[in-house]
Amino acid sequence: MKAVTLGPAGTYSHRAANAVADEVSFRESVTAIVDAVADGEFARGVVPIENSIEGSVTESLDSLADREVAVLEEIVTPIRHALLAQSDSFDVIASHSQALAQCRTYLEEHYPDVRLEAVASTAKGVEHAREDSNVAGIGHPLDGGDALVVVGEDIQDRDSNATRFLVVAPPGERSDAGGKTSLVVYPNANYPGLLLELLEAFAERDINLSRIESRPSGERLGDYLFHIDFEAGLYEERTKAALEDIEGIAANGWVRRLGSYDTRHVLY
Ligand SMILES: O=C(O)C(=O)Cc1ccccc1
Repeated sequence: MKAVTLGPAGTYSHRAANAVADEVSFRESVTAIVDAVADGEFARGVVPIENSIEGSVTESLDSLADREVAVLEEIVTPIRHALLAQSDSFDVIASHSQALAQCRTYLEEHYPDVRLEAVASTAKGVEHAREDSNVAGIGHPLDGGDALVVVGEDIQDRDSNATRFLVVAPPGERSDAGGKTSLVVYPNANYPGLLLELLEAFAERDINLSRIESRPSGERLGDYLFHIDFEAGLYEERTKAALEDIEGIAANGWVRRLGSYDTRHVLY
């Protein structure tokens, strides 16, 4: 099975992708990963979607709303960051924006004068550190290999730091089976109680929402679409009934069923 994920090799996404595929290729953005899967280039894609400290990876949410893919599984992994460099002297720390944000307190306390540089992934920052003694990277402790030393370990601001990744596939593989379901709903409407009506469709059937997030639709200021995750499968009668209501509310817009799936916990 061929999967595509955020590269270069050594990212947290790569480690998650190893759990679902024996051959992993890389792209330098989440959008490029979702595009490659939607276009049928790869059977699987693995994208980071949400972190327990920093929240959503908005680029992932937006590409799931823009392109037709199915979600087959979610992978939850703990994230423990290390600061990796050629020595303990450097002027720049390069990493993924989420990693920099997850280590904000540590960085302010220990490196107040060092310049922070957001790059495409943690492994990209570590690659810079390998090439340039003036640069440190933040990433998985094993990503430095023999070339770099671990200058700081477990530098994330909270001990409990976990990231959710989604495993995506071409739309024909969407499943109705699984304990969780993800939808994207674009009501294309704006009236008092709209969101309440959306929520009532689930509450009335005793379906627990695990997440709801609004994103700008891109159509006009103040116009939103909603990413909704809930704890029931599309195969269930109560889900079918809720979806009928949701589709009625979004009659002028659209509802995308990303699919039903289960959660896998991966440690590495
Ligand atoms: O850059 C990476 O390694 C990624 O896979 C994205 C990411 C960044 C920070 C925490 C979890 C995932």
